[in-house]
Amino acid sequence: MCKVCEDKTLSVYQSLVSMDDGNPFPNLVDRISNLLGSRGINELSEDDINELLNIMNGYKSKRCDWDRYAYLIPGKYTRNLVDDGNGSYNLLLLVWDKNSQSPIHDHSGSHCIMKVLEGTLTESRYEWPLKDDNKPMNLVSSTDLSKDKSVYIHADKIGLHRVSNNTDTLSVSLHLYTPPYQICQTFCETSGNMRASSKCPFYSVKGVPINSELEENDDNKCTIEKMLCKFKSKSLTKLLG
Ligand SMILES: N[C@@H](CS(=O)O)C(=O)O
Ligand SMILES: [Fe+2]
Repeated sequence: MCKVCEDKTLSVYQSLVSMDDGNPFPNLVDRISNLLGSRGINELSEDDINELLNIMNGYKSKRCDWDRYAYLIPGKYTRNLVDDGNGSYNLLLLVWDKNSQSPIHDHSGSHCIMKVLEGTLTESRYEWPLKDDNKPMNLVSSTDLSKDKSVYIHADKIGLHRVSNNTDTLSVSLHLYTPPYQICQTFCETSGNMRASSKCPFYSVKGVPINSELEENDDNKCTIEKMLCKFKSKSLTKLLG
């Protein structure tokens, strides 16, 4: 195919993709991929971080855009992989049951941008504890993040943190980690002692459950309120006939 035809085909394809149900979520994923996919995973300038924040802030969350990734396990939070950026980042959708929280943790040196997609989450930051100090950890800040708010976190430079859903309904957030990490350190709030190096598991990958806790229970798919969503998605296949 000649270059002109190739460009035309690409632009028709892109307009079909963008027409596909008007779902801007794939567009958000593509923009992140375009920005991070081609660079060394440790190189993130201040401009890159601002650009990523702009991308995240530019997306206005609608449940029907992303609910196929959203799995809930009662009493805890789940980590659902949306995109692995070919190894340069992880984009994760986290579903927080009411009154659930993460342990105080680091991010193994990775950058993190987090956006609330639904509900309200509280992000609390703590000072790094002194070794063998055995004192309660110092809380530096605690911020309530409502729907569509984004925040940049470098847990290791800024301090340690935890995220809590202190509400009586579930909350959902989108987390971008670059470089991706599989293990983090967790800390005991009352003694400041490092508890453990914890594995950070995925519960589903690209909408498919991979964790036995999910497989055992079909009711976990948090699409129960899907019917409330006005915009039913049309797949590209349907659109193309
Ligand atoms: N960093 C946590 C979520 S949050 O509490 O920031 C995780 O990836 O599981
Ligand atoms: Fe975190």
